[in-house]
Amino acid sequence: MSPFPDFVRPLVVSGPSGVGKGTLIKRLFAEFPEKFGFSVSHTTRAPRTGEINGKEYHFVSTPNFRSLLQEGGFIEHAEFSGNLYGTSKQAVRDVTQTGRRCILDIEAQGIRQVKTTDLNPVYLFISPPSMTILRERLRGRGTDTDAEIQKRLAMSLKEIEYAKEAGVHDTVIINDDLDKAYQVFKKVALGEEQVVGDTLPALDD
Ligand SMILES: Nc1ncnc2c1ncn2[C@@H]1O[C@H](COP(=O)(O)OP(=O)(O)OP(=O)(O)O)[C@@H](O)[C@H]1O
Repeated sequence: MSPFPDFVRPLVVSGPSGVGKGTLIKRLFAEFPEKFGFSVSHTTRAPRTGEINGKEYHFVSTPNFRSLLQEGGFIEHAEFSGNLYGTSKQAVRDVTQTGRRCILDIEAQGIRQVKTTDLNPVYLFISPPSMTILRERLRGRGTDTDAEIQKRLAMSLKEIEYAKEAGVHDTVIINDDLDKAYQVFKKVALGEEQVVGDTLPALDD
C-alpha cells in the first residue's frame, strides 16, 4: 500500500488530443504494471479487428448503453461521430478492487460530468508547450487527416480555456521534454505529496 493518501483516489488525466496523455500513461503502466489500472470504457461502436471485448472497450448495443445510463451507471459519457462512449462506475470499481490506482483519460466535457459525481479524483491536466508544437505532434503521429487535425485543434482551444478556470485541475504538467514531464507525472500518479505543477502557458500562438 502506498504511504500517500492521494494514491487511493482515481487519477483523471485530461488534455488536448495529441498532447501525449497516452504516451505518458503507457510508460507509467510499463514501469508499474502492478500499481495502476486503466478503466475500460463502454462503447456502442463496432470492435475493430483485434479488439477484445472487456480489454480495449466493453462493446455494447445502444439499448444496453442507454439502460445503463438510465440506471445512473456512468460517471461520464459522450457521443462521438455517431457512437456513444462512457466510463462506468463499475469499470472504476473493477480497478480499485484489485488494489490498483485507477487512471482515467477523460476529455473536457467529461470532466464537467465527473465533477458532478462522488468519484473524488485528483484532476491532472497535460498541457502542450504551445499550439504550434501540438499541431506538429498531431501531424507527426500520422493517424489523422488535415481536416481531423483542424477539428482536434479547435477542440483543444476550448479544452484549454476550460482548464484555465480556477479549481478545475489540481495539477498541470507541460509536456515539453517527455522525460522531464514523465518524472513529474510519475510523482503525481504515485500520489506523492507536494508536487508543484506547472503554470498553464498562454498558448495563444
Ligand atoms: N514530450 C513529447 N515530445 C515530443 N513528442 C511527443 C511528446 N509526448 C508525446 N509525443 C508524441 O506526440 C504524439 C501524440 O501523443 P499521444 O498519442 O500520446 O497523445 P494523446 O494525448 O494520447 O492523444 P489522444 O487524446 O488523441 O489519444 C505521439 O506521436 C507521441 O509520440
